Amino acid sequence: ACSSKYVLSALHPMWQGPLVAPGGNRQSPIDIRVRKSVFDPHLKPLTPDYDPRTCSQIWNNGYSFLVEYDDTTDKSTLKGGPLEDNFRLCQFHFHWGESNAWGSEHTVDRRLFPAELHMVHWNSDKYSRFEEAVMEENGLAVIGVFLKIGKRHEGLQKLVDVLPAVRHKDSVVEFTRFDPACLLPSNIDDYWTYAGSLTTPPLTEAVTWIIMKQHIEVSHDQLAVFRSLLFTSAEEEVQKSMVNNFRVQQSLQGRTVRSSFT
Ligand SMILES: COc1cccc(CN2CCc3cc(OS(N)(=O)=O)c(OC)cc3C2)c1
Ligand SMILES: [Zn+2]
Repeated sequence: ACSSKYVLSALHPMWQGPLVAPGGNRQSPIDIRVRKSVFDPHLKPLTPDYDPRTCSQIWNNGYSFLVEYDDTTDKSTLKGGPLEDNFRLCQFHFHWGESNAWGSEHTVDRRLFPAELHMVHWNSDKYSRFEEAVMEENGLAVIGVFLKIGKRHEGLQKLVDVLPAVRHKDSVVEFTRFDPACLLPSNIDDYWTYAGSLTTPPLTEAVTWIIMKQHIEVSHDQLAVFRSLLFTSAEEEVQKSMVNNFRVQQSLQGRTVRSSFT
């Protein structure tokens, strides 16, 4: 798995923490200006190949809840798209708002979504573990999917049902046989891609971002359960609702956002 609770808890609360990484010129998230994105005909279709049996646990790391995958073998992988190498899925998580009016980290022509899914992968052709890849340029690939409020997402419900068990920071529960592919939109051929960073500590500029054009739908009630989570651990006197766990947007600084579609 690719978690390291000691690294992150030392930096809490990050939302008041580093707004821009020192010397960062490829920080995330950003606003995707559709008309400024450049169609790249060489971008290939994305080929995720996930094995639900590698799903291991879900935990509240004090910023979001992470669904972690066993990344000790090449069982759940991502290839193609803008990627030259093979990448291994290590975890997925979400960012959301306190209201349905905002919550996503990326925006499309300033349009905000109530939430955003991130599927985090690391380059297993070049590195032997996540901790190594996280410090390297293009060591990581993160798929971003926007969430909209609409019909209930049947695949997501298994995850929603277990969230009360990880209500407090640092709580962990076993979570198995979850196929992350069920959270991808039906069309994964249309995406934007750009060179960026993690949006939570260590904020390293290691990420090839792949943002899906098509969103997925979840119900209002499903998203409400996300908001029942807490930033704080069970011992803390003042409990803080886990909402608005998104980073402020960063400047593009001359970067080009490519699109796989016209
Ligand atoms: C050297 O720093 C680390 C080494 C190993 C694991 C970690 C934990 N970290 C990895 C990256 C990451 C990235 C996360 O968000 S994001 N938007 O993909 O940057 C995140 O959101 C809750 C959590 C984590 C967990 C940090
Ligand atoms: Zn994220």
